Amino acid sequence: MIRFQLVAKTYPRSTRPALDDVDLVVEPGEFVFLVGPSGSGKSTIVRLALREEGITSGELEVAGHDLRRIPRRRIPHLRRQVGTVFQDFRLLPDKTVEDNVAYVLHVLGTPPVEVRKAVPEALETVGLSDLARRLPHQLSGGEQQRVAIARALVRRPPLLLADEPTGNLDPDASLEIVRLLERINAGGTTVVMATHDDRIVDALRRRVVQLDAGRIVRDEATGGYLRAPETGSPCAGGSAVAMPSPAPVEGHTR
Ligand SMILES: Nc1ncnc2c1ncn2[C@@H]1O[C@H](COP(=O)(O)OP(=O)(O)OP(=O)(O)O)[C@@H](O)[C@H]1O
Repeated sequence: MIRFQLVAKTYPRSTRPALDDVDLVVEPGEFVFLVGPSGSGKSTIVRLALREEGITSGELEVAGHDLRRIPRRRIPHLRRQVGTVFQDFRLLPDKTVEDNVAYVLHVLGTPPVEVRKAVPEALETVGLSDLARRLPHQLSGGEQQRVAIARALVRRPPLLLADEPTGNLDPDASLEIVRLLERINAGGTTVVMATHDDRIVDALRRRVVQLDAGRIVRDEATGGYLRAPETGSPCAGGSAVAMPSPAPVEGHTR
């Protein structure tokens, strides 16, 4: 689904690479946390995968597209296959919940009959059917993020990239969001989530890819947020939160 091969990225007018020799393969159906200190390169991985930025060297393939050679006119096609969720929700403030979710379908010229089916399904998936007529400012932060997730899913992308999706949420709302992402993943969608949220990473015990200064320094199948370098044991600060196994989300299996 995602294949970084010896990828380096140096931003214009920057002296040090934001990513250096990154080798990362994410298989279809995986759930992967990207962790690491601020500035370690997590968002750069997301931006490169969306072809918002080009790589400086190496090879990068996302959802079957070779991003080193992708023609400009194919980039919208790539982005339609990749749902995105960000810390700041990025909702249209003057549109209702359902119109926020429908908007992208309208822009793509989706027939109205399909929009009328897809939007309620996406809202049902995120548990917001009852709030479809509200405006974003009438929702809690967690609810706004669920709208953003519904919007990301409404085109049924095989891959979901979430960059700090819980960064603006309190711990309970954060856990709800990540449980939702787990259920979406259990339905077959590949999920990559960049996060600082040690509590969630420690609770879920999913694959953890840790970056430091643009390099991958750890890639563990079922890791916690951080490990002390000398001992290899988990650092203090991660809490054990019981997390039930997710039930798959209907309709998002492929
Ligand atoms: N547009 C840009 N131009 C120049 N340098 C950039 C640009 N964007 C990011 N960088 C640099 O690239 C490095 C990686 O940044 P990136 O945003 O990927 O880190 P991050 O791990 O996502 O950080 P955070 O957790 O704070 O969001 C940092 O040194 C940052 O200053």
